[in-house]
Amino acid sequence: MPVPTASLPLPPGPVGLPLVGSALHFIGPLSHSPHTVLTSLAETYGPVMSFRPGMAGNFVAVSSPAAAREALIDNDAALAARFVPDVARAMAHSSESIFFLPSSSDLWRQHRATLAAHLSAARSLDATRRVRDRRARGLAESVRARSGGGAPVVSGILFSEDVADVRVQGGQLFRDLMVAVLEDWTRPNVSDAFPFLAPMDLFGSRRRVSRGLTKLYKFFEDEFIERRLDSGDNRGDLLDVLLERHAKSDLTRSEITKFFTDMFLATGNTSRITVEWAMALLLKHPDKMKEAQAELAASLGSKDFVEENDLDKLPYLHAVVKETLRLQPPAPLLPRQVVVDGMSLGGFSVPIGTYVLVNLWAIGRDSTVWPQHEEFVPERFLGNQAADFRGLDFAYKPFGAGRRMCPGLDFASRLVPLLLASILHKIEWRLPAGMAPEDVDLKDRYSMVLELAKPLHAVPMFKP
Ligand code: HEM
Repeated sequence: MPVPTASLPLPPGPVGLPLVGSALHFIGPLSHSPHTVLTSLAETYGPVMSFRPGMAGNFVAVSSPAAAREALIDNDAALAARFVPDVARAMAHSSESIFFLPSSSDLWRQHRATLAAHLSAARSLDATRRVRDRRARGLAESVRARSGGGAPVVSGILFSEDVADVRVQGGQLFRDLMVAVLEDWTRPNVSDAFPFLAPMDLFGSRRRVSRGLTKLYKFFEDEFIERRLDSGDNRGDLLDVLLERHAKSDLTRSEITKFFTDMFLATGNTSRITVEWAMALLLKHPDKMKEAQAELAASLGSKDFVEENDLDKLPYLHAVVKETLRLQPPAPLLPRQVVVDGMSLGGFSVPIGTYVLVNLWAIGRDSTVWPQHEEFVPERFLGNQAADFRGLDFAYKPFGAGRRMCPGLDFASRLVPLLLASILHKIEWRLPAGMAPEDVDLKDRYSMVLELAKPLHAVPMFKP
């Protein structure tokens, strides 16, 4: 018989100071490392731990595979909402955003259905294969064109427009707008720790994000929606699908614009950063780089460019991507909010309104589950069916789980290995003069995704 949650204790956690709660754990140099702070606190307080950063409300961090399964599957419906940062309220963005709408909302369900049909259905994925192949080829050509000279590159060769499922015109303006919005979006904000200060917007973040979003929305309207409508083209991509729904009055223009803003702000960046992390880890481990490139050479022979239908022949490359996502999941903390009374987790009561953070970073490095947990060992994923993205193993969930699981999983699990392969095939990467593999800096920094703290540099040498 289930124990009534009212009789269960609250999860243990650090004793907070008056007013600031446990906010001091997360300030200064640690403000971009909440995943590591929560991982070390969990060592003291256990895999279901509560804390209160400032006056933002009660939070519970979840850091074990068993507790993650209980949160994401058993309590999937109870955890329907997300934490909404103050900047996401700029231009009422969060009220029409797939990321921030509760999973009970109609618009959220419609967006999810569109993405499932477009990004997961085998027929759609096959139809967009040529687009991904073209993109990968374009990337390989641009890296090869930089062979041997100029500034060392890796960070910056990909931008989110390369990895979302649509192309935009006007590259540089678009990039500048995105960078400006992201800068404020990802900066720690006093309005989140002390919501009663939010109306004053003391750091000015919401005002700046409003200005940035206004320009971004206009950009999408003019360069993207209007252009497509004027051209009369039907490419069958996401934009066309959404415009068809707009024509049937199922979707407003504002909802379309916000949808694409989300796609570019967050989703493209997850794929981009995974490729960058894989490169950083391979440059730090030249033996693994050699292995991945040898597999490419053996499988592709003299073929100039990798295509998606080559990927089946590249198990080691897939293992590199999987191991990268274990060590550096782009979304290390899954933020949810309890929307019902009476929820329990790990034998503790978790009251309505509590924010729950599932710490994928901690789970991916759990030494009780993963041998050599801090080491980069792609081999662990060779022939290991259990560690599948959709599998039952909650020690490995880089795309999340439950009804809010990443809808881009199938798309990204094709695109990321393809992009990585395209910059490894026939290209030797050299570290800048004077730099040894052990000097590659793997420090991370959590903003919207888990970024490399410092840009990664290496020089590509094309080997025809
Ligand atoms: C390596 C690439 C990617 C990784 C690791 C990743 C990971 C994730 C994770 C962990 C979540 C949160 C899931 C949860 O809360 O349980 C998420 C959400 C989401 N992802 Fe991805 N993602 C990637 C690429 C993409 C791509 C390419 C797209 C679309 C083109 C996409 C679209 C989304 C959307 C729309 C959500 C929000 C879903 C919702 O709240 O209902 N992602 N992703």
